[in-house]
Amino acid sequence: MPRITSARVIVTRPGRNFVTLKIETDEGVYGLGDATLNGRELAVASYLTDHVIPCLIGRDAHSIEDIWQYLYKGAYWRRGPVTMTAIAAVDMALWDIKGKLANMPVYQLLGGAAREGCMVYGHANGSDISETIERAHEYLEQGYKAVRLQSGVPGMETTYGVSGERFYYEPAKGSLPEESQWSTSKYMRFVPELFDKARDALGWDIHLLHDVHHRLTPIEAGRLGKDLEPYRLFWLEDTTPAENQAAFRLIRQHTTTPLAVGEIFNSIWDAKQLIEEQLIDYIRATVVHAGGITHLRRVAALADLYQVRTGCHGATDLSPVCMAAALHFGLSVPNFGIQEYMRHSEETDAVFPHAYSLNQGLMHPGDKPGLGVDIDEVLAAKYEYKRAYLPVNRLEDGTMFNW
Ligand SMILES: O=C(O)C(=O)C[C@H](O)[C@H](O)CO
Ligand SMILES: [Mg+2]
Repeated sequence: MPRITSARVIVTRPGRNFVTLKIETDEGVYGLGDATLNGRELAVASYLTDHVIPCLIGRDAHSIEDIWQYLYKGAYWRRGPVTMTAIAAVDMALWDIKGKLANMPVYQLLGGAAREGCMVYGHANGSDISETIERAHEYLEQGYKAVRLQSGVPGMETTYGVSGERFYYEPAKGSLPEESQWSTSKYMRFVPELFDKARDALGWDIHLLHDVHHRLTPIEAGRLGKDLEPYRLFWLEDTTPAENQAAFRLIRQHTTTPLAVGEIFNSIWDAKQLIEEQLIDYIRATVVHAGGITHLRRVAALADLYQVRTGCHGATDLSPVCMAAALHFGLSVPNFGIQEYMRHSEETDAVFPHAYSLNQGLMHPGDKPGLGVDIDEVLAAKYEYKRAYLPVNRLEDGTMFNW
């Protein structure tokens, strides 16, 4: 039995902050887990170092399920993003260890490949419609089968998802939260025009997606979904905050545009009603924030009963370790839908060498034993942590709103 001999948290900032858990065993094999919670990184680092790691030493690294239950039930305080991210990091690292000891990539341990690769979507964003479409063309040329479109909205100074960066969007920047402004009416008038022009320019062979980022009320979401129906979106994401799962009944009654929700979910309980009442089409919970591969498989199994497919979150704040875990999960799960892929910077990729690859819009986790990601600790040590907050959002009259 491989015993856990030590575990430690590595915090590094190769372009952006990442928290990584490294678990070592007496068999000389180690595993890595992503523990990054954007804007609240050190809370998870402390949760792991101060409260979880002491309980891991001496345990059988093969007992993934038992350790998961021990950390979840044993904390007494269940769920929540900090707890579930910490548990996820342990879970990923243990799957990594199990794969290395079995000399198999993790997807083989999860049942084997259920498809050739995981379809991913890239991010096309621009300050206006023509720039957004131009960038979408670049994805098409690279063989992507799906692309998310976000464009600057006339009359609004900043818009969620739009940045100067060509291929990724990095919202966690400020040493204090930056303030942005929001106008529902300007946004609602504009989005159908974006997709109208996009379909004209890009045709119908590419899947188009859009993220509302929690900014509408249910009835506004129903209206937007209806207005976008002619453009046949792959999905419309996070139309309204999802604490109230029943609110999606109202949206569902008004539109056939497919709905995706769940990047901020951290357990099956956040999605239970949405899935069981078939109020959504894609569940976006991901490995790092939703309790690891072990818990996400449970979410996917429930979703499969109701024809809800997976569409895991994959922005740059999810480290390459999480990206690899998501791909092993996605390759093996029966109801895979799509995976978000906002590529990392070169600095990030250098700190986290990885086996996953992209080919013609499909990603594969690679066949290295375990997750197939490593960390260059010498390089990681050169990048010091710097506090970085996500923005906050206000309505034009100053009212605090959802970002
Ligand atoms: O990628 C997405 O769909 C997002 O909404 C990105 C989030 O804003 C980001 O990951 C927050 O940390
Ligand atoms: Mg999103």
